[in-house]
Amino acid sequence: MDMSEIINVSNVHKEFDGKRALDDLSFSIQSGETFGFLGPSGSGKTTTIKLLTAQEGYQSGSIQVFGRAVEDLKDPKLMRRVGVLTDNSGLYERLTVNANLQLYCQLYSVPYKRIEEVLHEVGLTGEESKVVSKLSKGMRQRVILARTILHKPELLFLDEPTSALDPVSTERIHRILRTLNEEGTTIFLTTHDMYEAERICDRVAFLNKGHIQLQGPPRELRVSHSNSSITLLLKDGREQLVGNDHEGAEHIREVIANQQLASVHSNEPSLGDIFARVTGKELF
Ligand SMILES: Nc1ncnc2c1ncn2[C@@H]1O[C@H](COP(=O)(O)OP(=O)(O)OP(=O)(O)O)[C@@H](O)[C@H]1O
Repeated sequence: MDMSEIINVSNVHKEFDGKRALDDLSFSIQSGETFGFLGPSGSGKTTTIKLLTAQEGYQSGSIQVFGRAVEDLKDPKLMRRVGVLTDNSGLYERLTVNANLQLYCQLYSVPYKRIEEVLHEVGLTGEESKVVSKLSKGMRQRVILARTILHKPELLFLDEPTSALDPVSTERIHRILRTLNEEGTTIFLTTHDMYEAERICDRVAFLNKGHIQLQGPPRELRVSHSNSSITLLLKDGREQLVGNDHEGAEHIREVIANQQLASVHSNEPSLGDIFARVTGKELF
């Protein structure tokens, strides 16, 4: 196994009461990567996180995290290297931000002075004495994120970290995640937001009915699924579609020579288009 490989999943099958949830799942994640798991509701994203954090077993295949069998994460010493944010990462509503974080400091034996630092990281400096029930949804999610990274985990699992957040809060979370990633944190996240995947993931996998149908860096996927057409916008407002070939080049040359060209766009599909094409499904 490659030294820099943090997660390795090989041919994993998972069933619930005889019903298949994950089918021949294989992928690996390198240290320092942000890896996005994309799929519609029920495709197996949450189940995958549960398997990768040893909260659920599986029928066959193998999973290694930090080069060890995933079951070893039951050892708190190893689990300390991991941070998990899921749907049911609740907060104590009637306690302050500070009190909520103090409880986790106690749980993880982290000194209270880390709270100020982590609040700064998530852009909540000065909000520590607010009661959680008075916070906006976006702020609350940032408190949950603060709690998730309180013990400085090197590997983060985030289950739909921005679902149901407004665009400004989503952007804030993205910025925080990018900074964490630049500082060396490896991130595994699930999402059904293609835009999110394109913005923050180094690589993505498309999950459909428990099976990975395609994986790779977003940019490469878009280029390899491009239909190679180019759109020209002319100064008179007309749009023209030309091929990415000799004939197209001749046409573009002519348009430029005649000083008619306003702009050029290559027509790469979005990740959403590619997902729909390979799975025959929309993400929602
Ligand atoms: N504890 C369980 N018992 C039985 N079936 C389960 C259990 N957990 C998940 N499943 C089933 O496994 C499949 C995958 O569910 P999972 O929650 O992983 O999907 P998901 O991609 O995370 O969906 P969502 O985006 O809605 O959270 C679904 O068919 C679900 O009904």
